Amino acid sequence: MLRVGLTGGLGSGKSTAARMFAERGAHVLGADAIGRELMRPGQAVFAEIVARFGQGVVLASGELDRPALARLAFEQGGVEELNGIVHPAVIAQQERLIEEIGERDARAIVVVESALIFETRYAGPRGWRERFDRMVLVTAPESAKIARFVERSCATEAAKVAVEAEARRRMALQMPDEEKIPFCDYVLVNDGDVAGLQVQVERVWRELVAAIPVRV
Ligand SMILES: CC(C)(COP(=O)(O)OP(=O)(O)OC[C@H]1O[C@@H](n2cnc3c(N)ncnc32)[C@H](O)[C@@H]1O)[C@@H](O)C(=O)NCCC(=O)NCCS
Ligand SMILES: Nc1ncnc2c1ncn2[C@@H]1O[C@H](COP(=O)(O)OP(=O)(O)OP(=O)(O)O)[C@@H](O)[C@H]1O
Repeated sequence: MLRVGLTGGLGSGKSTAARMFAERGAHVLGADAIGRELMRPGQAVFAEIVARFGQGVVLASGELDRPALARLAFEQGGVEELNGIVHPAVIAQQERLIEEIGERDARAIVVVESALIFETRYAGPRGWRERFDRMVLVTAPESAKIARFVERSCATEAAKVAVEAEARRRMALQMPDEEKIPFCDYVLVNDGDVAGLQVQVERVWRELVAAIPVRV
């Protein structure tokens, strides 16, 4: 098995790259998706979040009010506490899933897609170095990252300014690309069209396949 970390700042295009790796046969574990699953009512993470942030983060439907939680996290200084609740559970779940995949398929390539692989303080003493055999970074100019985040939010013209401010608040919590590059084996430069990203993913995929450890 080969364990690959796929990271990149907000709006860089890492989910898009992850889908391309999945199309080629990778087992993709998306941190955002796992996080959402663990934040559903009935889960321990949900209970911890409500205990810490209050009933104001729960919708009438009983689901988590993500925009309300985002305000408490990113505008009112609660992000470290939220990370402390969510990250250990997400990482533990990723590790369980990686192990399961490895047991089923010794030649699997597992791609863990997350914005915060280098930033999180909850990945054990050796951090990402312990967790991944290869690291792939998706980069894009800041203006493109923000534009993509705003576009994906489907905000109205009037709301776009607020969404852009939200993007900047989240980006300020993420390491700049220049600091991540030295830690990465591959860099996908997503500054053009999706076809350009596809070409780079194909090249990296071939190298990852060649890097799968030979069973002894
Ligand atoms: C605050 C929450 C509920 C807001 O949800 P929302 O649907 O608006 O955003 P979503 O989770 O889809 O994240 C979108 C992007 O925001 C950025 N972002 C999210 N959380 C963080 C964080 N703690 N620090 C920096 N950037 C973040 C990432 O680039 C992420 O891909 C949610 O982001 C959250 O619970 N964040 C804390 C846990 C976390 O780190 N999640 C991301 C990986 S598990
Ligand atoms: N090269 C590109 N050209 C145009 N649009 C793109 C390109 N790459 C990605 N996008 C679009 O930009 C948006 C953000 O991309 P994506 O969701 O892959 O980013 P991400 O890094 O996973 O973001 P986040 O950390 O915010 O979840 C999506 O709507 C995606 O379709």
